[in-house]
Amino acid sequence: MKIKNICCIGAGYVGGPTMAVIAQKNPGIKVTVVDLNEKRIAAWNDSNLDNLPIYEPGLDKVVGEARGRNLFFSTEVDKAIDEAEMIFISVNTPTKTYGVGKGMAADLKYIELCARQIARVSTNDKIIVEKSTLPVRTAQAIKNILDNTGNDVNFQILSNPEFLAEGTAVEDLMAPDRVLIGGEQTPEGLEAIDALVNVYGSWVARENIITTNLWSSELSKLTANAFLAQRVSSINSLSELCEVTGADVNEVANAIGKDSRIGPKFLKASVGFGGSCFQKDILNLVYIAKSYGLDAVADYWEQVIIMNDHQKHRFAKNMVKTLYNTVSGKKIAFLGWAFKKDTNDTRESAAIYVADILLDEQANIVAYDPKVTAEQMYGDLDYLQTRDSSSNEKGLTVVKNPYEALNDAHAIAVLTEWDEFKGYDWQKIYDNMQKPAFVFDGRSVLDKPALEQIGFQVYVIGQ
Ligand SMILES: NC(=O)c1ccc[n+]([C@@H]2O[C@H](COP(=O)([O-])OP(=O)(O)OC[C@H]3O[C@@H](n4cnc5c(N)ncnc54)[C@H](O)[C@@H]3O)[C@@H](O)[C@H]2O)c1
Ligand SMILES: O=c1ccn([C@@H]2O[C@H](COP(=O)(O)OP(=O)(O)O[C@H]3O[C@H](CO)[C@@H](O)[C@H](O)[C@H]3O)[C@@H](O)[C@H]2O)c(=O)[nH]1
Repeated sequence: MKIKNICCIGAGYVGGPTMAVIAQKNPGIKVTVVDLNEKRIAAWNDSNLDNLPIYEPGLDKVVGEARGRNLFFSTEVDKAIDEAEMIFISVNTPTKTYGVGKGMAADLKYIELCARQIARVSTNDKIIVEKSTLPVRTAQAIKNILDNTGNDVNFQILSNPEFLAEGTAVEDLMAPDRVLIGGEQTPEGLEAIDALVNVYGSWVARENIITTNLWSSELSKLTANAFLAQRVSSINSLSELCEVTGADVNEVANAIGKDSRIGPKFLKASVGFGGSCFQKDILNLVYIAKSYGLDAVADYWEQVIIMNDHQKHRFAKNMVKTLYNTVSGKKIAFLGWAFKKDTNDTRESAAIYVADILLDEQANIVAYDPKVTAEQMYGDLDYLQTRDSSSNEKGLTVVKNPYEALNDAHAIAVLTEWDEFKGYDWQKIYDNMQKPAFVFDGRSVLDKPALEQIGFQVYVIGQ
């Protein structure tokens, strides 16, 4: 089956870039990305490509090429659903904040709303593709909703989890390690799988497209994130041991990473992993294991989150301890707020939690991030509900020039590994800081010996 018309519900970090690449690589397929959020859709349609709602290197070029040709962004959800033969669901699936499973389970209300809307609007057979990250067996729930509408439309459900990482989304989409497609192992299911294989086949080699049953595909996504996050927590746990023993975590990571069975990637010790996925997906995995009574499995994976929380706290507490046990009234410069470089996304960023602890200690934080807005930073702190908005505004100042943050500061905390930090005039920064001038490098990006040579007192995670 050759697909001619695709709709994607959800124009976020996944829906936007993924559909832009699918459209660019398949000029013969009309791709419409829809969202309820009018502001987001307007930004996707902005004639100035610098104003796209998501910052990803290379995304402006892809959108610029396909938009208006065969890629469209719209708020007309019903129309796009009706016209499409294949519908990707790419809406958010955050951790539940209420009721049963609060703080652990994935909140599937947006998924269910999409399924009900598709069921209501559809007049011809469709392939529904789960692009969002979902608990294993969600396809069954979607199928139940779709099959009970009484309008004789046939739906095939596929699971096609997305593995892109933010900051490298376009690169990851252009050359994925693999594309995973799960579907029912029936003739109709296999035909639907084949239709989606053809969409990716325009640019992904067939041997890199893995096809499985639905449940393996759904569970593989949670498993991949759990394994990746586990590596970060593993190296972070050892960073603490390095600090007390004189070992250097970067040297340890390099030494073990040379073992081809371990490999070098995802062994960078840090102030803690952030992002919208790792914590949410592991909590979801823990919840699923618990719901099947598999407590040992649940406890095993929960430890990855416990270690990550420990790392963020330990970093902030170490700052306070080093600054003579008080940061009250002291200016602390934050370099970086995003959860990693090359993205404007701040979801679950370690910077938010470090700031929260330091604000409790009455620090005056002045933050600079090349891509994150002040509005976003205040929103992140308010979301924690630790204190009221006016207290957050009093404790945190956001600046557009890094030197404004650094001048007169007692200490600097590096919380995102933006490349530009390396090229700053560190002698000038030192000259304009309070003495002793402390640097807490939570990303191991700065040149420690050079900074020490200037006169800084430098703390680096795991050294
Ligand atoms: N962000 C990532 O790097 C990443 C990578 C892989 C997988 N995922 C998964 O992909 C999914 C989406 O993540 P995201 O980061 O793109 O989320 P997001 O919040 O950036 O985007 C989701 C969009 O869906 C829209 N939406 C919600 N309900 C809707 C409805 N009923 N109709 C129309 N639009 C609706 C929202 O307005 C929002 O714009 C999640 O399940 C996530 O776990 C994310
Ligand atoms: O060695 C490392 C690698 C990563 N991190 C941190 O881990 C977090 C997550 O980084 P990364 O995985 O690169 O970004 P995400 O965009 O969250 O991507 C992850 O989550 C996505 C959403 O599910 C998946 O699609 C991707 O495959 C998976 O890498 C960030 O805070 C990083 O700074 C480290 O601290 N050390």
